[in-house]
Amino acid sequence: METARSLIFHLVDIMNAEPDKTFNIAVSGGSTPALMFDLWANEYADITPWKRMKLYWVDERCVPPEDSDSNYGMMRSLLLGIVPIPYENVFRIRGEVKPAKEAVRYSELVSQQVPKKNGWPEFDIVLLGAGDDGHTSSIFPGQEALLSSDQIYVTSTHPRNGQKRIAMTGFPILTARLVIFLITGKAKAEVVEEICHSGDTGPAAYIAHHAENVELFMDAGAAMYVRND
Ligand SMILES: O=C1O[C@H](COP(=O)(O)O)[C@@H](O)[C@H](O)[C@H]1O
Repeated sequence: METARSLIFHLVDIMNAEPDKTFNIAVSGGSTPALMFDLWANEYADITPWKRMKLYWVDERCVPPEDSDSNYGMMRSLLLGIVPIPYENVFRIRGEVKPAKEAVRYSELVSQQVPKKNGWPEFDIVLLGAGDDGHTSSIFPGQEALLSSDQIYVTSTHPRNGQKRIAMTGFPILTARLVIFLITGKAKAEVVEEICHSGDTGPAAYIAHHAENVELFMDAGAAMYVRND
């Protein structure tokens, strides 16, 4: 809870530091940010400049928004349906349509909406999670080739359950002004250990090591193997 709270304050501070700017922010899904979205809607809606936020997704599971697996659906029910963010500032990935077509459509949309740096969209903030297998976005260990794709979004497949995904690739993540990982719980301690102390052992570690500007928000459980050396 305190990790989520700190991250909300941090995001609000970042936006307050540039009061005339609208921020292009790409968010992740999964279970970790759910607590943060809930807290944001219930305790910090009043201090947040919603009208200066444009929201995009890092990745989506290829299911309709009503499905409990939908990253957009989760954020809509916990946050977006409650706070006064303009409808036209929310750019969801359509998990219910053909994945390959949607990856192309969403890449074009992002390409038009987000200013470019070195030919890639430069998000102001990319908020990432990490799976206990070391995946980030929806790029799983063994799918590292997707990190160097020349597309902004690609389709991927969950290696255990075969679920189709749409995933932001490596270059747009690495190009972001700020990449923030939110990682909580002991189950993620080994992934955090790899991020902090190993080589590029998986997609999350690769991004953490190569992004221009990276921050890690972790709780004590996730940070249990982090050393000060
Ligand atoms: O499947 C996904 O997994 C990661 C991590 O999710 P979590 O449930 O372990 O917090 C997430 O970052 C990604 O957006 C999501 O689609």
